[in-house]
Amino acid sequence: MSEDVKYGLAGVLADDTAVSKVVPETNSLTYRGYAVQDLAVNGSFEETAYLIWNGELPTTAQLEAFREKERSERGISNATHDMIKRYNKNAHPMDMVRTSLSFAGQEDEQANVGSGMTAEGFDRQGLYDLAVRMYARLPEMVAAEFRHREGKGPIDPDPSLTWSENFFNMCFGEVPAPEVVKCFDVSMVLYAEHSFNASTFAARVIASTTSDMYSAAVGGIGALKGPLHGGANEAVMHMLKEVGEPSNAKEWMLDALATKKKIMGFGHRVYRSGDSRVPTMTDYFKKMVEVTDTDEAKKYWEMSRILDDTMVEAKGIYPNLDFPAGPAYYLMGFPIPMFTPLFVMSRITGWTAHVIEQLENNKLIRPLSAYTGETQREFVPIDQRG
Ligand SMILES: CC(=O)SCCNC(=O)CCNC(=O)[C@H](O)C(C)(C)COP(=O)(O)OP(=O)(O)OC[C@H]1O[C@@H](n2cnc3c(N)ncnc32)[C@H](O)[C@@H]1OP(=O)(O)O
Ligand SMILES: O=C([O-])CC(=O)C(=O)O
Repeated sequence: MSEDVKYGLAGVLADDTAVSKVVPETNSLTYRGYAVQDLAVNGSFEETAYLIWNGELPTTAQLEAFREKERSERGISNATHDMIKRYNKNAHPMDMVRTSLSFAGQEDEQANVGSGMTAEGFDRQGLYDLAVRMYARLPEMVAAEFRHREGKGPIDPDPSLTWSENFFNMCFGEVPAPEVVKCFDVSMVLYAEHSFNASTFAARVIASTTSDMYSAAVGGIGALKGPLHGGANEAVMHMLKEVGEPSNAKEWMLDALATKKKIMGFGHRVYRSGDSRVPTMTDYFKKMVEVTDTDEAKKYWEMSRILDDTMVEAKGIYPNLDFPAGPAYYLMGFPIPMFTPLFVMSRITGWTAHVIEQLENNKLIRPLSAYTGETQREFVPIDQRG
């Protein structure tokens, strides 16, 4: 270990950003200056996506035009559908969506626009168009992959439906109650952006070589998959299933802590006394429990309260957004391995906004490392090595 190294880049200021601000001291998170809780409860994911890319909330006319643009970009190619039909049904859905987005990138003749790989160089409008295209098409990829795993054919996007409604319809062939759609939409707002988290930083590193936006987003998907990051929303649900009953919850947590287990859905690199998004998502998880109104749903709610209280009391470590989001998605009817792809559908907004920001004022990201290997030595010909 070297004293000069900031392991995991913890505490390192790597660049400027105007997209979002995380203030751990006050547990606050703003997107372009607006509190994320206000956007989630009083706004919509469509307005939030517009805000993240354009820097301002839309007027009614601007939102209408933005919705039109998104709806006109819906529709993945027949070649993508054919490829999805050939996916291994046992593959993780994150591997599927990573492959589908990468495939879409090689089909898209505009894929290299704006990054610096074309003669025009930085092109904000071109990059924005690509970002909206990915936001419009990722839900269809995720839904078609889900239906493929279920042995069912895809459902076409419906231009009369909002982004969130359309996603439910493409998955299940119907739009659920407005309370369920709202809960999902809230989760999309909360997941959209979070400064220099690992997947966004990965996307920015890729963009900094002036590679294309699809490559940056595919890299983001790879980074998000891990359970230390986005994959935790799935791990939380597996944990709740393992705990099984509220009466087991306290003992399960204390045993897990005694054996130094990492508890999924708890802890955060930046927040030390709670994640700004958790109270809002917990309220909506509770609403899902009320809407579902089953013993199973109530059981997950009770267990999650006990696990949260026990962890905070025993370790002073608080839940992160994945803790309430995982069970909320479960109650919406999504299978567990689909939870992180849902995160992708939202975070595409943040990743692409950061790619645009990176490229607008680009400096290749290339840090240094402290070498800890062998000192320089003589090459020994192979017949003399013993
Ligand atoms: C949307 C998101 O991506 S949010 C993050 C989702 N990820 C998770 O929920 C996975 C579980 N959590 C974790 O693994 C970590 O808290 C991370 C990766 C999120 C943050 O990690 P870091 O900032 O590197 O913190 P680090 O792992 O050093 O933790 C500091 C201390 O708290 C403990 N700790 C932190 N999180 C947890 C946890 N979830 N369970 C048990 N102990 C924990 C560590 O063991 C460490 O203790 P020590 O000082 O006695 O060794
Ligand atoms: O900021 C982080 O490190 C992880 C996180 O919460 C996110 O990406 O939403």
